[in-house]
Amino acid sequence: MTATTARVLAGPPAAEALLASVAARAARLPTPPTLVMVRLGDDPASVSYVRGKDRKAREVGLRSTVHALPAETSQAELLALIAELNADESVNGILVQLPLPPHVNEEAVLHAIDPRKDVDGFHPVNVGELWAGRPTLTPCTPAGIMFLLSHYGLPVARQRAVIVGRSHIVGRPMAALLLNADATVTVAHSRTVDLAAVTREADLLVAAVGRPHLITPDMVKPGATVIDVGINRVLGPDRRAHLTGDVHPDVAGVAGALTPVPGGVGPMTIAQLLANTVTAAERQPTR
Ligand SMILES: NC(=O)C1=CN([C@@H]2O[C@H](COP(=O)(O)OP(=O)(O)OC[C@H]3O[C@@H](n4cnc5c(N)ncnc54)[C@H](OP(=O)(O)O)[C@@H]3O)[C@@H](O)[C@H]2O)C=CC1
Ligand SMILES: Nc1nc(=O)c2c([nH]1)NC[C@@H]1CN(c3ccc(C(=O)N[C@@H](CCC(=O)O)C(=O)O)cc3)C=[N+]21
Repeated sequence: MTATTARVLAGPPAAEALLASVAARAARLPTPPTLVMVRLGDDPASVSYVRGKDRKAREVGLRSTVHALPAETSQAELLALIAELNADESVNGILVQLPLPPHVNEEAVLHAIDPRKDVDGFHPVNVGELWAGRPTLTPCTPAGIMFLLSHYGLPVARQRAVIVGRSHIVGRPMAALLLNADATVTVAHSRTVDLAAVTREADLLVAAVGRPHLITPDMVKPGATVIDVGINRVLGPDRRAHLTGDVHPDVAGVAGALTPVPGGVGPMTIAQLLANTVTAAERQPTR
């Protein structure tokens, strides 16, 4: 018996390729593109993600500032800071790290960011442009996945794509990007009937759920490309916390190609955020 094993779609080499073009584009601008990140409270995952983005930004020649505000910061105070950043011509990109504490209305905050500085692509104007087939600033995780697919030469046009998850930050924009790239797209979610029958149809399967190992080998068409977006913190047999995806490791025996967790989609998300910051800077008038 010959057990096959899926090609590993490593994130870091694809992210480095994207970052090289980010650095080259940044160097052509009269002033370094400037990213401002805002986070409330000190959730360890948020602290570590923002730190990672800040470090990479500097590595590729961007300016980056982090506003670390107390968890008790009021919505009015946060909106006042966003208004200031919107008006500041030296700021090209604004990112407010999610999730926000319960007393802050996420929608109100995301709607307040100037769409031209919305490097997350979460503002309704940018969401609308994406679904109209005129993408401007597009959400970092799905846009990073599109870059990864093209970096590894994997086809999208004419492919049957299934996305599991319909969040505003991953599932929905992923569907729009794949549709714009001529895939035939299905979006599954927690109310989908017979999820396995749906996912087995996929040439390209994207799992963005947040449930460890939800996608098992019986749910995958042999040879399919599987993109694992999930980042789940679980206790290992050694009782230490480690990261695992939404895709069961045995899927490697069925899939044609598979992204690892960690070291798959995560690094693409960060690289794409910096690409969006440069795009925003290129489109903004210089003083
Ligand atoms: N690598 C990266 O860069 C990033 C990773 N992530 C990770 O990706 C995962 C998803 O994140 P996010 O999209 O924000 O999560 P959300 O919790 O916002 O969305 C999860 C989606 O999964 C669906 N779902 C839940 N359970 C099931 C189930 N049993 N069967 C089918 N669908 C189900 C939900 O359905 P319904 O809508 O019906 O509730 C929902 O649409 C998380 O692990 C997160 O940490 C997120 C962002 C970036
Ligand atoms: N406004 C906003 N924009 C976001 O893009 C955003 C957000 N809020 N809130 C949270 C999610 C999650 N997210 C990740 C970024 C990098 C990794 C990443 O680098 N992951 C590494 C591992 C990191 C680790 O070890 O914890 C990897 O997968 O290899 C993961 C997840 C961005 N998000």
